[in-house]
Amino acid sequence: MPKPISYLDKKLGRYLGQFAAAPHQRLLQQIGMLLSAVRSQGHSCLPLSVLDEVAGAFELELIENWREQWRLLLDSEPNLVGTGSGSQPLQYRDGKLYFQRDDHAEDQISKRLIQHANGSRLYAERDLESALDRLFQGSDTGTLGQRQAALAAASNPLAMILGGPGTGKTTTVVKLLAVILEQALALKPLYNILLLAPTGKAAARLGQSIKAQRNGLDVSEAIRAAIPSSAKTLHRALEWRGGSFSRNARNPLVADLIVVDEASMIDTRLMLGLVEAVPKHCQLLLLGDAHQLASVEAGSVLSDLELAAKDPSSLLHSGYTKLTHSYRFNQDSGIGALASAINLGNTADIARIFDTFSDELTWSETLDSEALSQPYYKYLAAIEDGAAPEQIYAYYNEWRVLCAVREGEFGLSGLNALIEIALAAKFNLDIESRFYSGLPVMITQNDYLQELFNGDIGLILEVDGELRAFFEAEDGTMKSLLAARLPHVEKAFAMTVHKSQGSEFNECALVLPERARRETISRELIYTAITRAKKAFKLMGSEVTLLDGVTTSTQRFSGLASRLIRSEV
Ligand SMILES: Nc1ncnc2c1ncn2[C@@H]1O[C@H](COP(=O)(O)OP(=O)(O)OP(=O)(O)O)[C@@H](O)[C@H]1O
Repeated sequence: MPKPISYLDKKLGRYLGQFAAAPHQRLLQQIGMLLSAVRSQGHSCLPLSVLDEVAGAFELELIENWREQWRLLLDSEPNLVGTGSGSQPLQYRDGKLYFQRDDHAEDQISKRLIQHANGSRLYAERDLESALDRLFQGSDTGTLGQRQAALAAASNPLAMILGGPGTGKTTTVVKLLAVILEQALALKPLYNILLLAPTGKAAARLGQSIKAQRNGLDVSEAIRAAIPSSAKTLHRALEWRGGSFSRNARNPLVADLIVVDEASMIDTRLMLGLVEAVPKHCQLLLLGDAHQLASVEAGSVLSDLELAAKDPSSLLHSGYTKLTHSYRFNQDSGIGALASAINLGNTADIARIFDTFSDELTWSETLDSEALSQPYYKYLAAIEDGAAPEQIYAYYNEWRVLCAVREGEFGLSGLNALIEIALAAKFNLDIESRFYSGLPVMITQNDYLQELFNGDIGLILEVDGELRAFFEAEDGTMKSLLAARLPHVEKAFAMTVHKSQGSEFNECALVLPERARRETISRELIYTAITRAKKAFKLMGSEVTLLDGVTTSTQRFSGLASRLIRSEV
């Protein structure tokens, strides 16, 4: 379905066009509009090899002979269009057109990562072997892969351990931290490890998993105590001050090793902030699953990095490992089988997988408010019984309804209203009020003073006659504030798949819209939704929408992977 060019994109195109000489104005306007339009869809640049298709998708008729005109424009407008790394508003390199900021960001990210990857190897393999043998016992393929990943990550200044849910990324990292600490603390008394994630929820999960897993390690008490178990959000660690980060190349982070989880959620700007603030001597380890949805903002950083790292000639190659054996979803798991069929775009097997694993997977073509709301009964009953906030929070996290779009009956607001009404028929919920006991809310705007970040989830509970919002802090404890002091929030019985990244639930449902624009439902979105569920998954949506989504794989235009492969130190 064609998408109209927005008012803002048109305005930007016209603005750029006016600076060109008369014969080039129209083309610059058109190309500027299209660049702005693809940028707002998450692309970092516009390859001119696909300009005809992109113009068609936006129903824009390009001027005749645009290729020839473009060549003339490049020759005669050097103040408007640079050839990469310049200060002109547009940069054209390798056949791709960028806004200056995006070109600069890709340039800096690739240069800094390559410089980092080329840093000195910190530990020799032979020094690591005995610790790895002790910590990675077992000769199954999964464990051997994890041992290999730990070895690669310990010996490279820039490393990536990627893999789907339950492949043991966290398990590997806990052991890796122990191995590195054993080496590092033998050389110097203090070694700083920073654990980071893009969202508060993902940071809390990382901290909790590390805390749980470090107890079982065969290491000394001193090493166990030195393994950190609290993680921060990237924004908090980089000290975001409404417009820029206080941590940067002049004021870098204080760390010897930085581990970043859920790296698929990192957009280009955030990655630039991170790489600028990583000190030269510090090891950087990225964890994530590149098959998940790309970041909300522009860029596809993790999949670009993975694409580059897979190339044996790339400097990123030696630090990269992909874990493929899932300990959570084995061959007999419906969620595992469905997720891998979706990943491969294998539409023929989907219906059979739902039939085979009918205890774990259900699919209804119609919206069922009872099925969406009933799993919240336990959570609301716990509130009525006066249970502790931690317990209530745990029940709330057992179930979630996910949606692909924000608007309409099948979108965020429609589903939240549907579930709310169904729950109010069973429980005493004051759903006419802005806040009421039992309402889950999601923060939609960062509030630095109150340390609340976009995507954080709070539960409104009544305490001594006051409505308070309870949040899980990054260290796993609960913190609360008066509901009236909350910044912008939205209801969170249902949430978008984008916002669910970094979270997991025992069970979840994905509601697909009746008819969707192709770019809103993608293979990555469906895969991300399914892999949020640990035990059972419900799909609500038509076969047409599902199959259309599974066959649409989102590829974002970017030049980062090729810059990383070709980059010279
Ligand atoms: N080598 C192994 N042998 C046995 N069990 C393992 C192994 N590695 C991981 N597991 C178990 O598999 C489960 C998932 O591991 P882990 O949490 O490390 O995976 P993950 O990749 O970090 O998952 P997610 O991305 O969902 O957080 C855990 O219960 C863990 O104990």
